[in-house]
Amino acid sequence: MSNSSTLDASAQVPGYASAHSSSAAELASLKIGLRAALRQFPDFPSPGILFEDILPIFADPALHESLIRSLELHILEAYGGQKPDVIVGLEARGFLMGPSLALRLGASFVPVRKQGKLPGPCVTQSYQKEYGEDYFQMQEGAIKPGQKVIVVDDIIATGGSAWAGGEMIRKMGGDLLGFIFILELEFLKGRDKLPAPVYTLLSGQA
Ligand SMILES: O=P(O)(O)OC[C@H]1O[C@H](OP(=O)(O)OP(=O)(O)O)[C@H](O)[C@@H]1O
Ligand SMILES: Nc1ncnc2[nH]cnc12
Repeated sequence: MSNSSTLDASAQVPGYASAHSSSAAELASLKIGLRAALRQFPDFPSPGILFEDILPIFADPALHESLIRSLELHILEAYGGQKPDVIVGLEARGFLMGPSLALRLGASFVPVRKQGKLPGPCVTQSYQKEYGEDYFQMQEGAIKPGQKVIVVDDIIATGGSAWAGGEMIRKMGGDLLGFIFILELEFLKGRDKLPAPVYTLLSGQA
């Protein structure tokens, strides 16, 4: 498998424990700045929805760097040292961090798009989300059987979008290592729908 490698060689060497705790401290400090940047908009895009806006993170290069570094630190520590072959980003906000995270990790980036946007034969999956029904697509063959895949997006609400992405990856024979989000709307219990470990960087609406 291209790009697959193990990272736990560091576990064999003296000093690993202190390296581990220093990355935990780095992660904790990065999260404080990221959390403070988020904005909320009541009743968008429809009444009753409290919309979480992550765009201020990308407006500030230091916060943008903090975000990508935080996600990289998580991936290097999690998944038993397995590195992903592919980062899959969900349209549209998963495209904001997916490609730069993939580049950091030496992984491929593959998009999941809304129906009708991708050329050529596609895999299609319908899904329900917090405010409606939609269809996602991936190009056939975008994931090779056995490739290790991580799905990224900004927010998990009902979990419908991430579930649909996971389904298409499963149909193509991918090995789902996990799902990563900036924020979780915990009260919607979206993570219960997902078939692989879920990591959210920041705590969200409980
Ligand atoms: O867990 P769920 O209930 O599926 O909701 C989460 C999804 O909803 C939002 O995207 P949206 O579909 O609004 O599209 P956009 O990113 O293109 O604006 C968000 O960026 C996630 O992709
Ligand atoms: N409350 C919310 N804020 C931002 N994006 C969302 N996607 C689904 N629910 C959302």
